[in-house]
Amino acid sequence: MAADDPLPPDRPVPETETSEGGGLRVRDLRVSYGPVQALNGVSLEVPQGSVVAVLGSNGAGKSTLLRAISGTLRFHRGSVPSGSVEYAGARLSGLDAPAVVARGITQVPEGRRVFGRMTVAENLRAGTLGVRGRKAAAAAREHVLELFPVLAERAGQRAGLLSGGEQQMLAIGRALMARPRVLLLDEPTLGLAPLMSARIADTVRRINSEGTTVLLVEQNAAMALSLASHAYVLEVGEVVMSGPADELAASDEVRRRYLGEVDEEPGAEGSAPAERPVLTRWSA
Ligand SMILES: Nc1ncnc2c1ncn2[C@@H]1O[C@H](COP(=O)(O)OP(=O)(O)OP(=O)(O)O)[C@@H](O)[C@H]1O
Repeated sequence: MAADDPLPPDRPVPETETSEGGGLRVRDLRVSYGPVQALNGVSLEVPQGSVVAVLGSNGAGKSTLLRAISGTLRFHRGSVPSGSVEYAGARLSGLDAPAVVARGITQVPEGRRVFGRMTVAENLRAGTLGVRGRKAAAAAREHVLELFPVLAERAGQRAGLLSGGEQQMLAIGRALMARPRVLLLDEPTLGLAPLMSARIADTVRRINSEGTTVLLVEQNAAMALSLASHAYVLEVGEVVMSGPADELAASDEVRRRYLGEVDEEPGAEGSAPAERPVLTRWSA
């Protein structure tokens, strides 16, 4: 993180954390909702300072993965029969959501869940619960309003009256009020117009350039792969592919299944045989 970063992490580092352990690590994670097994042995790594994307179609288990990391699984009656989640070498598994936020990991849930009857300012204030010190909260607020000036303009307005894009900005802004080291983003561009999606993508880039690690779940695979350094593809609760984002973006299967590209007719005149990159298992 740059020395002049406006939002340096200032929370005390637990003794169990070391810089060597860096980043988020999920190992062989299984998650069930009663009889439904949603994740079946998922492992992934999100190095500190990176953007990592998780792709996959509906029901693949992407939101479940984020819930298991953020400690919110219990709100959905989910359980973790086995596997672990660690951040900076310290175990997160078993912690509740406020304890995970206190470790520096905050989730922006799918569907822009802002408090619709509360004002924009009140929503942002809700994001500082658990942040110690008025100065820290004021610095976080200043940073969020600089990222999203429209939230300053609409500070007194009810959040429910904002446009979809503005609500997404508010949801991200509220999460940033907790001054996270790791931001978990669940489908931030879902239902947004292309221009607004591009703005959200720019914001993710900026947040990351300021030192925040990002784990991004997206159905917009093209956008996610343009932002991420590495990506994982989930299918029915399992990682079926992983690798550097540019290699995944070039792979036939990802192009066909997630980027909506159609293969050329084999042997069509003038077409060269497509090269199939080898995707290596990635380990940070
Ligand atoms: N609260 C729940 N109770 C029971 N089953 C659930 C619950 N939440 C998710 N599931 C199931 O777990 C599996 C994974 O769902 P999940 O929402 O994690 O997938 P996803 O990849 O995020 O999909 P989407 O993009 O549609 O949200 C699916 O089979 C889903 O039906």
